This record gives sequence, C-alpha cells and structure tokens, in this order.
Amino acid sequence: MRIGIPKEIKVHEYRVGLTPAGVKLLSQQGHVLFVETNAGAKIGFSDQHYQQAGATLCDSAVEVWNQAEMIIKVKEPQASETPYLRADHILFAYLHLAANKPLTDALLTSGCIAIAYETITDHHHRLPLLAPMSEVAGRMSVQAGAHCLEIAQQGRGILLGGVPGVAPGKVAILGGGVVGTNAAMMALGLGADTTIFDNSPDRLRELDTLFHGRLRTLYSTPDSIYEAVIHSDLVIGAVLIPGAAAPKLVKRDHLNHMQKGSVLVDVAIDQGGCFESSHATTHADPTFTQAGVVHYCVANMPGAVAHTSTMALTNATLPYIIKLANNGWESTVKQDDNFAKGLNIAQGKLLCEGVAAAFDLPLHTITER
Ligand SMILES: NC(=O)C1=CN([C@@H]2O[C@H](COP(=O)(O)OP(=O)(O)OC[C@H]3O[C@@H](n4cnc5c(N)ncnc54)[C@H](O)[C@@H]3O)[C@@H](O)[C@H]2O)C=CC1
Ligand SMILES: CC(=O)C(=O)O
Ligand SMILES: [Mg+2]
Repeated sequence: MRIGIPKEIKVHEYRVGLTPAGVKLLSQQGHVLFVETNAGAKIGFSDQHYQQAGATLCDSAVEVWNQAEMIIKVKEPQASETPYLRADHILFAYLHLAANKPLTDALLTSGCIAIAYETITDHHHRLPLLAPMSEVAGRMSVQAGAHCLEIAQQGRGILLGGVPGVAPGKVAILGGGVVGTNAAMMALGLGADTTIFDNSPDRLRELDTLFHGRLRTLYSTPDSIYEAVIHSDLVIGAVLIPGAAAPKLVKRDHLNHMQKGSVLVDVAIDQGGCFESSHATTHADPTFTQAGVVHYCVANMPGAVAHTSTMALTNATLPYIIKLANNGWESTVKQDDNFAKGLNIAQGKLLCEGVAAAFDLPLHTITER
C-alpha cells in the first residue's frame, strides 16, 4: 500500500505519525512510504533517517496526500488539510469527532474511510491506541498544574508537596482511567493530598489496591465532586465516555465557590472538556483565568514532549497500521470487531454512536453501508 506521513501542523505539534523504525518495518514488508520533509526535524528524526528507513521524501503536504492511499497522522486534520482528502483515502489518526462538527462534516463529504485511534478497543474493553498518549498527558497534567499554581502564572502560590510543618496541596482527579491513574502516580509522588473520583465502583477497588490505600478514592456524584472542587488547589479533568462528548462535571457556577488562584487542568478537552467553563487552548497560550480560577486546556498535551510521545505512539499503532496496510480496511474491520470500533466514518456514512448522539446525526452500521 502507498502510505503517506505529512508533517503535523497543529500549533506546537512536533509528533510524527511514524518513527523511522516504523517506516523501515513497513517498507520491508513491501509498502511504499511518503514522508514530508522536516516531519520529525524537531525531535531528532531527520529526513536522512526516514530516507535510510526506505521512505521517499516529499517537499509538500499536498504531494504526500496526493501520493498516498492511506494517511497516517497524529492529530485530526486541520481546516487547511481537509481539502486534500479524497474518497479513496484511508485516514488513520486521532479524530475526536464528538467535539468537532466541522471536521465531522468534512470527513462525511469527502467520502473517505476515517479510522480514529481513540475508539479502537481491545479484548478488555480498553483503548489501546489512546492509552500511550493518556499516560503522557496524565503524567504531564500534574507538572502543568503545579506550574500554574505559581503566583507568576496567576496561581495561589501553593507547592503541591508542601514542606515539613506546612500542609501539602490538595489535588482532585476526576476519572480514574489511564489519564487519572498516571496523574495520581505523579501527584502522590510529589507528596500532594490526592483524591480520585470514578463512577465505576470496580475501578475504584482496583485503584485502591494499586496504590495500597495511599490514594483516597471517592464515588463520583455531583455532590461529591462539588465538595472536592471547592476545597482543591488543583483539579484534573480525566473522564471519558468513549467516542462521546465529555460530561460536564464541574459547572460554571462552581468557579465562584472555588479558592481564587486554584487551577483546573482539563485533559478531557479533546472530547469537549469536563468543566463547563473550558475551551481548548494551545501550547503557545495554554491558560486563561475565569472567576479567578486558572484553566489549562491544551488539546494536544503530548505534543510538548514529542520525542517520548512519538516513540510511545508508534509502539502502539504500528501493529494496527501493518494490519491495515497488509489486508486493506474492509477485510480488517470484518475480521476484527475491536478494530471496527475505530471506524468512525466510511464513504459518507457516520458509524460512531457517540458522534451521532453529539450532533443528532443518523447512525449507520458497517453492514448497511
Ligand atoms: N488533552 C490531551 O492532550 C489528551 C487528552 N486525552 C483525553 O483524556 C480523556 C481521558 O482518557 P483516558 O484516561 O485514556 O480514558 P479512560 O477510558 O481510561 O478513563 C476514563 C475514566 O472516566 C471514568 N468516568 C466516566 N464518566 C465518569 C463520571 N461521570 N465521573 C467519574 N468518572 C467517570 C470512567 O469510568 C473511566 O475510568 C479522554 O478524553 C482522552 O481523549 C488523552 C490524551 C491526551
Ligand atoms: C489523544 C490526543 O488527542 C493527543 O495525544 O493529542
Ligand atoms: Mg488531543
């Protein structure tokens, strides 16, 4: 198959869809790879590395999109990229469509096959292609939150770990999945007073065992979350209903009852965010303050540590890319129900329940396509 890897163009996004090692494995299996020049320049993957791995370099994005049957990307196509999409393209990337109606419309109109990393499942109902970036973002969320708590960043001047004789900061983590668990590891590692919320009692049991009782676990209800939010220094939003818009767990009015200079880090922003007051920000301008509360809502957090993130992403995606390239999309999704969950849009039909619900659009099944 002819596979294209354009350079990412989202603000401060330095990840690449495949490492040179991934390109090498695919080209050894007879696939033809087109990589845009400078795609990995910022993270030490030079054009020469990609060439040595067997790729053909393209000077422009349009050339990559024109040459390829399958496009491997990290982030969802930006507005300037969607005109390149053709009906015979397979697009394999993070898409987060439930938070993005214009992109949903563009993908439907293009007639392409759009497969989202973040809705592919495994046999344990987990999300194996979201997990590596959730590990990164979960770990970063505490780092970002700790920085925002500094007074120069409009924070309330709290050191999360405290010092002997002074209490540590209070951290509340909403959602105990991959992001939440990794955030808890970092917050506890710093010595913060840490509480995690989930609406799955089984997940709370697992977390209690995993952290040997060092992590406070609480069942998520509107009241328990309100109580925690108004007393916390740092609140991390990490809930997910796969494919769907994030539930708004913290209402705009809650901000008026929070301590001035406390911080909200909304990792779930790529699915629309779980704080009513959130809107997506960029690494160039990551925060804004509302009612005295600092909001950090960067939708591509792992892009800031793009070297680590690109390696972790390729580790997870490569077996899936190889399957698609060797077998084509139709036979892949027919043979593998978990892979089929990734198919959000095919030939003008919407196939993801959460996206259909978010925009009140008709939902189709693969068989009726
Ligand atoms: N901003 C960024 O750069 C990045 C954002 N993300 C996003 O972070 C979010 C979380 O991802 P993961 O941790 O991988 O998902 P996950 O599926 O592993 O965990 C989500 C957790 O939320 C819980 N949950 C659902 N509804 C809840 C509620 N009402 N109250 C409390 N808990 C609830 C679930 O039971 C589950 O344990 C996703 O939206 C993901 O796309 C992930 C990576 C990077
Ligand atoms: C998961 C995601 O959206 C990201 O890594 O940017
Ligand atoms: Mg994102």
